[in-house]
Amino acid sequence: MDPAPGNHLHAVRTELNRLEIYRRRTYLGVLTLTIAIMMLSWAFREEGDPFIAVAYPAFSAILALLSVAFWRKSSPLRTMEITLVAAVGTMILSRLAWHFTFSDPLNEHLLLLAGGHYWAVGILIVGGFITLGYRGGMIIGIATFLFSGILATHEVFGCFQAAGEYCHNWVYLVRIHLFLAVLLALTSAGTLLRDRTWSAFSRAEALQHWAHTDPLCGLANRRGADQFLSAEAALADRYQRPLTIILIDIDEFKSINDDHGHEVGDAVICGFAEILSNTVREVDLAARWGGDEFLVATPGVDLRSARHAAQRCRRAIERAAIAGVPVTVTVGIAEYIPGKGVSDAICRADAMLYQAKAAGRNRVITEACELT
Ligand SMILES: Nc1nc2c(ncn2[C@@H]2O[C@H](COP(=O)(O)OP(=O)(O)OP(=O)(O)O)[C@@H](O)[C@H]2O)c(=O)[nH]1
Repeated sequence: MDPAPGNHLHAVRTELNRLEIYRRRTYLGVLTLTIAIMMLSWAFREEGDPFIAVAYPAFSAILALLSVAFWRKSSPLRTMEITLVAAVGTMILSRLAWHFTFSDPLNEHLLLLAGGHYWAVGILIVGGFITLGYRGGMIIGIATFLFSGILATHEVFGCFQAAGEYCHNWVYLVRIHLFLAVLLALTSAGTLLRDRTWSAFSRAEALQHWAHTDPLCGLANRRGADQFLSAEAALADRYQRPLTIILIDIDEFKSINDDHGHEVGDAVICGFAEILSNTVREVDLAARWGGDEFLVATPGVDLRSARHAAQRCRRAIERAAIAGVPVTVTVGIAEYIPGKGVSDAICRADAMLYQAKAAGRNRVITEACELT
């Protein structure tokens, strides 16, 4: 069953926190693996490759520091992701540039371009989209593609000028850049789809939340309460478990408005709603039923326990002096009778509330007995 509308936002936040923990763990795993691969490459490096000898341990140290930051949550996830992409990008592109600047024979340049380093360039393109979303991914992807293209073009021109026997290798470079272009197009399209789906989903969630929430006090509104009550009534019918309806009305609320002004009246409603939502359990519903009247539904709780809870709430309000105004409430309680419909229980709770008002307010009346 859906969470109570008042708890809806809380449920979304919990889910987002869970996803953030999952993402941080994924980054930790990827970083650990990358450090292990780099240290293996370093241990088995060829002689005379100062780049690997110096840059790999230095870069591994940077990744280790990043891992600690991911672990300790010392920065927001987004900042960490941008730092990670920047660090990996710098490393990959500087290694590529190193080959072109310092490797000796021409064919070696071409073979290196056609070889393993395009894995790294591909990873940088895909990683940019995964971590930075569509816009960031496009910037990283296009910049990487252009950088690689410029290096390759420079190499092909050099090859033609030298008119050497390896000129036919330009075909490799064209093929590889076509592959990178396809990768860029597919990943950007996939990311755009993901981002749009996510934003539509978030908008639907927000709409659902606001449609079922009172804009003033943040509790469920009548629509939210109706949804919760019909689901709970179905469960009560099926499993014969109790469901109690508590109606609460702020006493002489009109006088509060008249004496202190509407703004204070609004603050009283908000303060009361806060106390109410702190008093009820997670599985209960607390809703603004209309004006200065509130409804609490307590699934799995019988009349007696509900009456105790209502008394606790009434006393808490009495002690609180919300917005500097002494406030009291009157409460009527009735139990749902399976098969009779929720509106029947609400009508009976309302009748109890009416009786309690007539008896002098600031009290709780249930169908069975009266307590002050
Ligand atoms: N400030 C403020 N006032 C509201 C809001 N909604 C309803 N009211 C006012 O609440 C008052 C409710 O008055 P009544 O229904 O007479 O209830 P009461 O004064 O509490 O009287 P009893 O219930 O008999 O104790 C009306 O004057 C409404 O205008 C709101 O959102 N903010």
